[in-house]
Amino acid sequence: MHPTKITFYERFEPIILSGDKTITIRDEAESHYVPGTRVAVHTYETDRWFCDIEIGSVTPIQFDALNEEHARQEHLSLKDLKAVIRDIYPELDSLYVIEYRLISASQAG
Ligand SMILES: CC(=O)Nc1ccn([C@H]2C[C@H](O)[C@@H](CO)O2)c(=O)n1
Repeated sequence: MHPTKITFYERFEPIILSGDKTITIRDEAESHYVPGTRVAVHTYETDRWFCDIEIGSVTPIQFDALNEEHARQEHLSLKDLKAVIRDIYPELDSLYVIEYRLISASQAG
């Protein structure tokens, strides 16, 4: 069964809902999303649903290969993106870029 839920840190909710953040970078454990499927997005902190996304693609990437295009898709500077990734995954070099598009959001979001 493919995964149908993903969590994001609450601080990223506004930028996800704006449609400006179109990728997330995760470890192997969270790499099993299937392109074309709908996934419910919840906050990591309180498990509150705030939107649904459709998965576009899942692509392996090495930390050192992260570039300005990934940063643009994350709506961060490359320096900040690398810092966020290193904060979440301190020792991990093998990562996955999950591309998505917003398909529906909560009224309150
Ligand atoms: C539990 C967990 O790992 N949750 C995550 C992981 C990543 N993100 C965000 C942070 C960055 O914008 C990208 C890159 O990983 O995805 C997150 O919100 N929650």
